[in-house]
Amino acid sequence: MPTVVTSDTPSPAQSRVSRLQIWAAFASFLVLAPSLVLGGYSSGLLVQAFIFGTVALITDIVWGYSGVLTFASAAMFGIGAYALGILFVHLSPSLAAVAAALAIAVIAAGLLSAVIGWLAFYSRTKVSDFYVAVVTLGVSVVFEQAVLYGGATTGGSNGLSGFTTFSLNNQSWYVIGGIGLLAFGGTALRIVGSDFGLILRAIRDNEARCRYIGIRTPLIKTVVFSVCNALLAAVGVFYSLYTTVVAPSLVGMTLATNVLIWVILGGRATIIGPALAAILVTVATPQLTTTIPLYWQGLLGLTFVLVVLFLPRGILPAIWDGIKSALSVVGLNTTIMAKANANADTLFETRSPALSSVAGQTVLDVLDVSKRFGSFQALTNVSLTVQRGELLSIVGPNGAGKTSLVKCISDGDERSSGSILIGGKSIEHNAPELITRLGVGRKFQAASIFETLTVGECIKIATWKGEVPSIWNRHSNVVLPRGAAEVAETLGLKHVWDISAKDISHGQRQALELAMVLALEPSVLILDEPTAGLTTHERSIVGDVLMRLLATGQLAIILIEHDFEFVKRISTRIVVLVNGQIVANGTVEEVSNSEIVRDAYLGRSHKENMK
Ligand SMILES: Nc1ncnc2c1ncn2[C@@H]1O[C@H](COP(=O)(O)OP(=O)(O)OP(=O)(O)O)[C@@H](O)[C@H]1O
Repeated sequence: MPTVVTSDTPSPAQSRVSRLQIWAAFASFLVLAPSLVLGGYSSGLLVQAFIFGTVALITDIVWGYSGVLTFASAAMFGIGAYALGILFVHLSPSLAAVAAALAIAVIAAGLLSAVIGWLAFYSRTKVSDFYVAVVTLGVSVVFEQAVLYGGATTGGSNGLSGFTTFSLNNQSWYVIGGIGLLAFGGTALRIVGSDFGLILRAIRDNEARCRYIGIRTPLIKTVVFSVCNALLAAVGVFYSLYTTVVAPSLVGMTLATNVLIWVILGGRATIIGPALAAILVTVATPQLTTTIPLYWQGLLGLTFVLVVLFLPRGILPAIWDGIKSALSVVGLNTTIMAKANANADTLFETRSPALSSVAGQTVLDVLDVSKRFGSFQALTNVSLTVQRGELLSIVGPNGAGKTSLVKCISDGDERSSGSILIGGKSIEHNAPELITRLGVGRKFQAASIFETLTVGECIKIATWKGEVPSIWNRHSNVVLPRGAAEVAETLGLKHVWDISAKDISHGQRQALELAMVLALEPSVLILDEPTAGLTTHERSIVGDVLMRLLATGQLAIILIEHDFEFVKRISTRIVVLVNGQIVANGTVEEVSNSEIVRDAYLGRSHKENMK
């Protein structure tokens, strides 16, 4: 029977909706009301500012939230701007031409981005992080050159200008631009605040951990990159429609770097910050160009350097932090404290395991696996079989190949030869996220968690087991399988549920990663030194939890551990690896008394002491 925890207070999702409505009304007023009083010039300048604000906030989703550093925003924007310009100049200005420009721009930018994303994010080499930055830089340069030397089609260095557009006054364009900014901003805030937004932040924080909880990060990054770039192209169409000017200088490296500067100045991963920074810089530029023509670019550069050095999270987060500190000084920040305390008791539901007990069933076959690093042989023809209900400890001296072996089990690209079956299915050369979905859960030697997420969010993401959650709503309830719930309760995670994972203790970090891996309900649980750095008391709790998990017969545990006493206490079988080969495989008693193990694992000095 699940233990359902309820609360009479409105759910965070409900209070978030009403807060959002208030903010939406306030933002709409702030953006749209000035159209009643502003003159033509100011309205016109603000339309451009709104457009660049939209460009900045879309780029913030790609870079700030998903962690993909892109220099291609300007080029994608330019694809839209030029598509409209070319159709209007060479065909005719009409609604049909706008629709055609939108379709061409969105499809071209989306497809180009999908190809870049596919090449970069699906690459199994370790260069992919740099790859996107370099490739998008290249795309930006190539696009600028292409329109520069595009002849009559693109208008060369002069670009295309002065073409006929719809006859609206600046106030009307202002309202359209303002509504566009609000729509993009509101949608972006809703998405990054949703459960899917959590996934984006998790990918930015620690992509490897995401993959090891089953999240298909290459797919998600490719889709986000492509959709955002397609939207940038659509914004470019609107820009061209309004200004009736497109030129190489607009869509080149200057805009590409300016966008990144706006994002950094305003604050990465805030949406509002980059948009505000873009609006303020765009509005201030004509004035500063007139009053201090020689210095204003330098002033902007200096501001940028100072922000990077002293406010690395950006100006808006710094202001927000300042307000929060001021409120807590005068004792007004009590809602936040109350929320943290309230949540300590109303966190998650616990449910029984999804599977019925099948102890004794083989869940892992390692067949003749070898691993080479160049000419160095780290593993040689390792074979072993593990059943549900078993706790197999892999022990051996440093460099014996223990971590290499568990890497081979959890990542299909790691082994040089041999095969591995999980529940009878070959892992082939699959990526970790697919192997996780076969039932492998891996805890790393150094706790691998999501630093900027709270403890509760880290665990919640793991419970989704790689499925893509809602991109619109955030659900506050977390349903944990019994093992993960037990770790959360016995190792004190409940008390730090709303605390950022970067601020918890070493022991809590280890416990958090363990709870995350258990939330996956793995059939093969790999633990690489799970008790490293834990106190004796914490070790004992972890040992008890593991033994209770084992007793359910649901899973097999593979443990790498240097603490031999801990190993002896909880193992059902021990495998000893030396120089990448299995030298012993038996019960705790058999292995502990084996001469070869004392020699190889405990060392000759130990043997001599025993005499
Ligand atoms: N990327 C790599 N390139 C080259 N050699 C490597 C690499 N990774 C591991 N090795 C080598 O492979 C051997 C096995 O390493 P592995 O990390 O699997 O050992 P281990 O038994 O887990 O050691 P420890 O107990 O110290 O963690 C070691 O000699 C190590 O130096």
